[in-house]
Amino acid sequence: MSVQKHQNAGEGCTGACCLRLDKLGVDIGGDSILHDVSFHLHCGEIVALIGPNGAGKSSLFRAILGQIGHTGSIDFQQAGGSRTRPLIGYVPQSPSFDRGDPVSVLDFFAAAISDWPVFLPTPRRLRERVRGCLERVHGASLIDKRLGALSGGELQRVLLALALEPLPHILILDEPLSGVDIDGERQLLDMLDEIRRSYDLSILLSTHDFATLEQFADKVVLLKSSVLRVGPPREVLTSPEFREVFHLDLRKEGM
Ligand SMILES: Nc1ncnc2c1ncn2[C@@H]1O[C@H](COP(=O)(O)OP(=O)(O)OP(=O)(O)O)[C@@H](O)[C@H]1O
Repeated sequence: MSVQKHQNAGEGCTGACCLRLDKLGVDIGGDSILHDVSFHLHCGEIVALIGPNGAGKSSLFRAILGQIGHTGSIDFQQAGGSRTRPLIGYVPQSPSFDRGDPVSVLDFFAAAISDWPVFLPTPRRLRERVRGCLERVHGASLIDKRLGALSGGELQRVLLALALEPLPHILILDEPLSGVDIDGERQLLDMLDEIRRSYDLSILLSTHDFATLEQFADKVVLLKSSVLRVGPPREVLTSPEFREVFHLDLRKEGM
């Protein structure tokens, strides 16, 4: 699938947004989890969603994915102006597999992208398709590994490859950096940058790792039930809202 590129993507809203959230609200069991959540996600942009535990980051993803109901609007506009429902690729928060599980990356992938029965040998054409998907994340060599034997970083790459098939308009990753070591983190961030440049898709991810935000995020959304601050990483990380949410004491830091 080729993704049509927006002409006016970049700072500010020029009317070429991929995804617009306007006054989004989510209630679960009578409790207000999110309210008044508004921000835009542009084509080719990496947006990091940050906030304390329980801020509503995963709930926001679930609302965008259509898994839970919401109030307000989630609007998607393609480069040509059409408003079809976007294709969204999703990488969930660190799923774990039994270390002894005999299922290979090929079996797992083939079952997810085709209806070929897993108990039959995988046809060559399907194997090549899976290899092509894994190549997008430089993971072709993982094809015959057992899922249970993958490292945290390798598993993230396999799940990322799966989320990219078919190529989505928007890629959502729920805490992709948790459980990944420093090298794996660097590789994953480089890969996300390469993916957004190659395919011009928008990436929305949640993270608790603030040290890397300036290196990879175009924009940061600080969430705690509602949006407290949106802006470039440095602006959000030095904002009074950030300090208050994460209980950073200005006096102790001599500022
Ligand atoms: N199915 C549910 N039923 C009841 N409450 C829920 C449900 N899902 C989420 N919540 C509540 O909604 C709030 C937001 O949870 P959510 O998982 O979206 O936060 P989060 O920002 O992703 O947290 P974390 O950083 O810890 O992963 C929490 O108070 C949580 O208990």
